[in-house]
Amino acid sequence: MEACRNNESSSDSAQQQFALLDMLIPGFSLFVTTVQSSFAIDLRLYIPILLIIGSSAWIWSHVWEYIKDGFDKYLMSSMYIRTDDEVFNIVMGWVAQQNFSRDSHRFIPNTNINSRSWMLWDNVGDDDEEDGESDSEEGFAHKDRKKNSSELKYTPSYGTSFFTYHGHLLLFIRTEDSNRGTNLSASEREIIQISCFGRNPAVLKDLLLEARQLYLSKDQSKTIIYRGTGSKPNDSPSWKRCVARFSRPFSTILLNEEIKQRVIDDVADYIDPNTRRWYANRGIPYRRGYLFYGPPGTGKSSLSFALAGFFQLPIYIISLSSPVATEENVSTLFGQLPRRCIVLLEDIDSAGVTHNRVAQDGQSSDSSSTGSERLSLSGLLNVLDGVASQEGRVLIMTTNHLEKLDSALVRPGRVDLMVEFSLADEEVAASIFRAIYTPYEGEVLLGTNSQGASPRAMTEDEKAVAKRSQVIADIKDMAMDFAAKIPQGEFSPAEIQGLLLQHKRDPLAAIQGVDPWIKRTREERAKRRAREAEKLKEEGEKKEGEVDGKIEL
Ligand SMILES: Nc1ncnc2c1ncn2[C@@H]1O[C@H](COP(=O)(O)OP(=O)(O)OP(=O)(O)O)[C@@H](O)[C@H]1O
Repeated sequence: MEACRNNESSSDSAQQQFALLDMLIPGFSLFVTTVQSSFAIDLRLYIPILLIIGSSAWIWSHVWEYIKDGFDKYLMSSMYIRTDDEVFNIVMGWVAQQNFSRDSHRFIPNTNINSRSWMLWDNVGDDDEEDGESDSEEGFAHKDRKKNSSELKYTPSYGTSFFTYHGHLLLFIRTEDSNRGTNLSASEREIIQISCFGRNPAVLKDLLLEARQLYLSKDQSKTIIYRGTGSKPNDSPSWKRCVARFSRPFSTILLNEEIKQRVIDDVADYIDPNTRRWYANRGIPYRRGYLFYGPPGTGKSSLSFALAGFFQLPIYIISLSSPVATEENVSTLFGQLPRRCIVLLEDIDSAGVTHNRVAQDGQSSDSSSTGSERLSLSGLLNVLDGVASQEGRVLIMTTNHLEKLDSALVRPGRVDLMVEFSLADEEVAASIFRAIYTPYEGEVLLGTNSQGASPRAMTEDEKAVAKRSQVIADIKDMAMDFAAKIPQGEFSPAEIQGLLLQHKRDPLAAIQGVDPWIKRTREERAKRRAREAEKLKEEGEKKEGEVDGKIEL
């Protein structure tokens, strides 16, 4: 009887234990019964042991966290890498080159280390910035970039990796911060930490310097391009690095040689340190502005990039026709510029800026009424005359409509040198043709009319040289034929380049294609103009309707 009661009470307490464990580990009782019936093992006997092991592990994990925190805080030095800073690209570029990354058995493969670039470019590669480069040098660069962009790089996956640097044992810790918002990409949620033992972070700073050196050396032959961003609500304006492009040689810019040289000399003189002193001694604001004007696709941006590449200056671009160009954004972006750089203000004939000042002052323009709306002329003048513009930067402004610009904007002191870019004449058309089809060393020669006749048997090398010179001579002749078919001053170099790129391996086809292309392009232009006229008419009628409505009221 007694035994029976004992049995009942022990079975009650087992039931309670099961109920509790079932709550903690769903399906536990089912598992225990299955094991008991299948293997005749009563797991209930092991429950206390399991509980002891579980709670010890739980306590240890907390104690370990505590010890680790203390160790981290008092016995280690660490640097934390922000993924939204360029330093992320600098460090990850270095990490990807280290043996511990290459040998890591848990790794993240990337085709591009620049996490910031992924988020910036929206999967747009370097090459999309500028369509169709004419010169072959850039053609090679294009291929190289394509190759590099698909090159695999490995960085250690989430967790801690150990490595040695200059005889020190260091830790590379990569974690994902899940609290950082789900709208961010995985790479943006990452936290990178590099730590060393001891409280002296010198070795970490050495590592950073080496990484920076490596990063800069990679970009030495490139032009670094930044674009102003901040058009979305809650998006604070900032400069985002978007492309590192191979520097474009001046020889590939088709512009009157004298004018081109004048611009180069002027910029060279301006950025000379002695000139800075000269300005300072005389109390003259140290600034210089250039205005490149002319129809679209005539080389204004190309010359700006070539200048940046030649003088090894990064180039910072804001297009005044883009939504980024609000009064507040432009002034903030100017405040963030580095001391040595080229600032390229594109399309300065954009809406707000072409309203003249009198009109703006009198009727309170769009910008003044809404505070941080589109940049107005007075806003632009303030930025250009502001402190941020007197630090010795090269300011280049571009426009397709010189006639729309207010004289205040182009007066000396704001614009010191104006350069006109024109539609292509015969010489330019021929130059573009030669630039596209002239074979470069190492390129496969395309078939032309050349026969390569020779009085004696030539070696392979001699044959190759002879064939190349013949091809070059043929291309020169063909360039003249091509240019003679292009009407002068009607098409931009960009348009002509576009035509040639349609036949990039067949110069004869390009020449044959000129007449239909001219016809097509003219028709397309006529249609575009008609559409624009229609749109203007509609807008005019709409405005008139609004005015009439107001008068009636
Ligand atoms: N003068 C030129 N010399 C060499 N290439 C040119 C020239 N003009 C145009 N191109 C080619 O045409 C393309 C567009 O040129 P670019 O962007 O410099 O023109 P843009 O005048 O700045 O045009 P937009 O006013 O529309 O900004 C580039 O690929 C460039 O290589």
